[in-house]
Amino acid sequence: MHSPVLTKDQRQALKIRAPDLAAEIPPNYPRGPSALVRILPIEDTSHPAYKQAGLFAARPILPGSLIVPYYGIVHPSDPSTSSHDAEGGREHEKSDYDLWLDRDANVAVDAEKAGNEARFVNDYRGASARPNAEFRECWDRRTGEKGMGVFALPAGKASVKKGGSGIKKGEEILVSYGKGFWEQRRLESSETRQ
Ligand SMILES: C[S@@+](CC[C@H](N)C(=O)[O-])C[C@H]1O[C@@H](n2cnc3c(N)ncnc32)[C@H](O)[C@@H]1O
Repeated sequence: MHSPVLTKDQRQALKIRAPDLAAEIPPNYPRGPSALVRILPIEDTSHPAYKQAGLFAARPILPGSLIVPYYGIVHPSDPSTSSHDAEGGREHEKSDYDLWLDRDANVAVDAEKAGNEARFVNDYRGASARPNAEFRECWDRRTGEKGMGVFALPAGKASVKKGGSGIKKGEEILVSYGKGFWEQRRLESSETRQ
């Protein structure tokens, strides 16, 4: 879903496919809940997201394959200018569900208020030794636009070390949010303590 304040240039930028953008959401990708995953409560008391929810594989998932597209509100993300929402606020700035879609064009996708199962993917830190999946930019063949997806880590020597050997049924799907996410988190919590 596009934010109404996305500019014409930003809409145009989303329609340009970089030659190296190989990952795709296929044109026949089914609508509705995915049969590949389940959203489940985290009941393991040692899990850092205990009492929250997480995303789990409902079937074995092949290395490198699309698990679920990442849906959300596609919005401008330049805090100095156009990130204001229709009411004049900055609703996406503090979201824990916001991912870059096109940094050059200042476009991000935020699943905090509108999204699908992908918004329940947790970070691997404290939950597992390594991630088994990743957020990956892709080309959405249904819309002819850039998109974001959760993909199983690809197979391959380096990738197997990182967890890229496919995902077993029942396993939690875990990505890396990146160090930046947690640094920002620490910064915000130290600011609120002061
Ligand atoms: C995109 S949401 C993931 C879904 C979330 N667990 C839920 O039930 O809505 C991101 C939030 O999940 C929590 N989370 C995810 N991975 C975590 C981890 N490894 N350690 C601590 N909290 C985590 C944090 O609260 C974070 O802000």
